[in-house]
Formats: sequence, C-alpha cells, structure tokens
Amino acid sequence: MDDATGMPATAKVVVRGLVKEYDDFQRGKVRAVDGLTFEAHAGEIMGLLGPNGAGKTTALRILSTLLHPTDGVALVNGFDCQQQSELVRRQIGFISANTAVYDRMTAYEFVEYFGKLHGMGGVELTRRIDKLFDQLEMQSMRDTLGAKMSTGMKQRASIARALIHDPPVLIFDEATNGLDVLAARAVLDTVSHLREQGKCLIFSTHIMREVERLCDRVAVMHRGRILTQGSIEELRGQHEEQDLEELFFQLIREAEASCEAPNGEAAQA
Ligand SMILES: Nc1ncnc2c1ncn2[C@@H]1O[C@H](COP(=O)(O)OP(=O)(O)OP(=O)(O)O)[C@@H](O)[C@H]1O
Repeated sequence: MDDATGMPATAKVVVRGLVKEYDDFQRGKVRAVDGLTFEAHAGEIMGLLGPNGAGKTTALRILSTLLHPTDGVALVNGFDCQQQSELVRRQIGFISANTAVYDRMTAYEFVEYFGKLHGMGGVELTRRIDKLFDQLEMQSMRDTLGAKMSTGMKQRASIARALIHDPPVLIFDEATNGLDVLAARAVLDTVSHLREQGKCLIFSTHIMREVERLCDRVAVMHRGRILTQGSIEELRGQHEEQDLEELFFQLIREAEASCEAPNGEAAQA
C-alpha cells in the first residue's frame, strides 16, 4: 500500500464515487457520471466499455482535469485531479479521436512545440522526438504539414504529442473512431507496446473486439454507472456468457429494464 493515498502502490489511477452533473438547457440536470469507482494499474490496460452517452468521455475529462467533478475523488499517480491539476497534467497523455494538429506545422514542429510546452528542450527533446518518431514509424512524415496529413498520420502525430513528456498514464478516448483498419491497428499496437513499457492505460471504446484484444480488465458503463468490472475471463465466468457482445447486450438490457421499473425502486439498484 502507498501510505499517502491508501491505494495499492501500483494503482496509478484511482476513481472513487465520482459524480458529474451538467446543467442542460433543455434536459435540466443531467447526471452523466453517477458514482463511478475503479482503479487502473501500471502495466495494464483498463477498458471503459459503454454505448454512446454512457459517461466515458465525461469521466476521462475529469481525469484529465478538463472538468471538475460534482462529487467524489479522482487521483492520478496520487495527485488529486481537482486540487492538483497542474501536477496531474504532467502525469497524463490524452488521446481522443478528434485531437487536432496544426495545419501549418510539420509533424516534427508540432511534437517539438508540445515538448517545449512541457518545459523540455535541447538535446533531451531532440532525442525524445527521434525515439518517438522511430517507435511510431513517423520518420517519413517528419516534414509533412498538418494540412497534408491523412487521418492516420494525424492520429500518430497526436499520439506522439501525448507521449512527448513520457507520462506514466495514458488515456485513450475512443481513439480509433474514424480511422481505417490499418490506422486503427497501428493505434492498438501502440497501446500494447505502451503496456509493455509499464504504462498505465485507460482505453475507452464501444468496440467489443478492441476490448477483447487489448484490455486486461474492463468496466462496462451505462448511464454513468459501472454495471460490472473485472478481467474478461472473470466477467465471462460471473455472467455465464462466453460471447462478450452478448454479455454486453444482456447487461444493458437488464439495466434498461431496471430503469423502467414502474415503482422506480429497481432504478436505484
Ligand atoms: N456539456 C454537457 N452538457 C450537458 N450534457 C452533457 C454535456 N456533455 C455530456 N453530456 C451528457 O452526458 C451524458 C454522457 O455523455 P458522455 O459524452 O460523457 O458519454 P460517452 O460515453 O463518452 O458517449 P459518447 O461516446 O457519445 O461521447 C450524455 O447524456 C450527454 O448528452
């Protein structure tokens, strides 16, 4: 155990009772995240699997300090996402499907720019960029301007940007959305390599195959709550269903049914 936080020493991300409510102009109060509790460890890929609107992005934006929670706690590497946002930002890299690159910067300039924003420079930065460009097979696109990049190239540049400061925690939010098969595959391979390097990865997706292929553990989310979590094998055993897709639908159907219970009691379950 880590003395300061009371969490296992390998737990890089700790989320306890996290709640986020939005004030929506049309819908009133929207509880996008409703009591989320999970952990993610060094050297593992923790999947967040859920349909659109399940609250994955909201939870990940809280972890990356872009949003404040309404209640609960989120810690990254022991730092509180709300109280110590500067420190948390140094611990994470965030990759989503629509991270923009700059049209007028080359891939090299783009990654260098973010390295400088993280306080890096000189030989340290040059070496780091070279290493990343080798790892991500980006040497041939070093001088390609953002405006000329394919979607897959843009995603690689975004990943390099997120990795430049070598953070221990990487957050992938639906990062393969809109990519062709080859580009998506490259992203998944990168995620695997990062796990081998001992990084802690949080990988949100609605694609079952990605979870089966990659994730060490998964939390199935629906309407801001976690319906179940564990390793894929544990989930299969607990729910007596081998087919992950079927298991997922079964869980969602049951959750929907309990939300629709006439006296509302089941909705609290
Ligand atoms: N800024 C906002 N204001 C009001 N409601 C919001 C806001 N952002 C998200 N929501 C609502 O919160 C709920 C969860 O959305 P969120 O984007 O976190 O889910 P998600 O699982 O990431 O889904 P998606 O894959 O569609 O992004 C949805 O009902 C969404 O409409």
